[in-house]
Amino acid sequence: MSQNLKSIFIDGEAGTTGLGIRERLADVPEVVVRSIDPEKRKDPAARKEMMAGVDLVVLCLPDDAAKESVALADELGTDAPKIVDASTAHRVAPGWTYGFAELEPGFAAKVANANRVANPGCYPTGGIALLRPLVDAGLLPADYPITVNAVSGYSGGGKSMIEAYEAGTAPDFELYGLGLKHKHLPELQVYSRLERRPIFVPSVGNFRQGMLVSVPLHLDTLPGKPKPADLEAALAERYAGSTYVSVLPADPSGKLEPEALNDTNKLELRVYGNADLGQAVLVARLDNLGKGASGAAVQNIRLMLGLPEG
Ligand SMILES: NC(=O)C1=CN([C@@H]2O[C@H](COP(=O)(O)OP(=O)(O)OC[C@H]3O[C@@H](n4cnc5c(N)ncnc54)[C@H](OP(=O)(O)O)[C@@H]3O)[C@@H](O)[C@H]2O)C=CC1
Ligand SMILES: CC(=O)N[C@@H](CCC(=O)OP(=O)(O)O)C(=O)O
Repeated sequence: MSQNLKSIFIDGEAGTTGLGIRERLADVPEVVVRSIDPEKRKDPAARKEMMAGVDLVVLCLPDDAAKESVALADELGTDAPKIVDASTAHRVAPGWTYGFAELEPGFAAKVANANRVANPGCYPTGGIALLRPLVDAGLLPADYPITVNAVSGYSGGGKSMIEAYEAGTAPDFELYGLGLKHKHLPELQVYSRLERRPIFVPSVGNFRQGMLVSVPLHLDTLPGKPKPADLEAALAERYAGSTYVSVLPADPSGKLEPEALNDTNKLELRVYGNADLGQAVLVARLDNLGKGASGAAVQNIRLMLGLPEG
């Protein structure tokens, strides 16, 4: 068995995402994680040497450092390992495969065959999962003016935001990204197949992890004036048989909290609506550190290394 183990180097192992991936990989018996001497973790020569000796490297770094790591891997030519990049650097870049296995039918096979996979952002994971099937089904025109609202736990902001919340110096709740240029907009637009740039309003609250992403819709402005049940049926058809994505009935309480899926790789989708009023709100719930980050990364790693689903 041991000679068949796949080896992985997590570049940025001590960060929020890196630690999450490391913890999840501890439950994957087919892999061994090779760690760099902590004092050399930012030394390009030491990182390149680590990359040369493994099957796959996971980049859990700020964007600039992730680009530097890819350049180091490029120098290895045909000896370069497969790469999963958790940063924003390559999500809409040519030559990279977007690591959302549920993006469209057959997409898991594309991830499995890719050498370079960009792990999705947490908010786009929820937004794309809701929007892409409706665009593909013709229920949402590609040029429809979409607004995406979302709330995340503070771990989404990495070490510095975690420190600020845990020191009690951050507000209990705030909107941000109000310059309308959040870094997740390009991937949200491209992989939802929207022709018009969506408006995206993220927010962060005083809870560690968990996320809700919601999209309000005026159904009378859509072609064929669909009912909420039509939207739910299109989502259910897309994700039938999916291990991690489920389409659930709207909660009759009309409420939904963000933390129920913490420490899982699950993504739940619901359509709240009122057919008489012609209005609906699509809602995705996920763990920003799970299906929104480390969980998705490990799902991609399993696919790329030919390992069974977790
Ligand atoms: N937090 C989240 O929910 C998610 C984050 N991401 C992405 O993952 C990446 C990492 O984010 P996150 O884990 O939150 O960030 P953190 O700030 O928690 O961790 C970043 C890690 O990278 C290390 N690092 C920084 N520069 C270098 C370098 N030049 N070479 C080697 N190591 C370096 C840091 O070390 P040190 O602290 O010593 O400087 C730290 O350990 C980002 O691109 C982020 O966008 C993706 C999905 C979700
Ligand atoms: C609360 C918070 O600050 N969240 C982060 C996104 C975290 C995430 O998943 O984005 P990446 O994968 O692109 O890092 C933000 O809005 O920048």
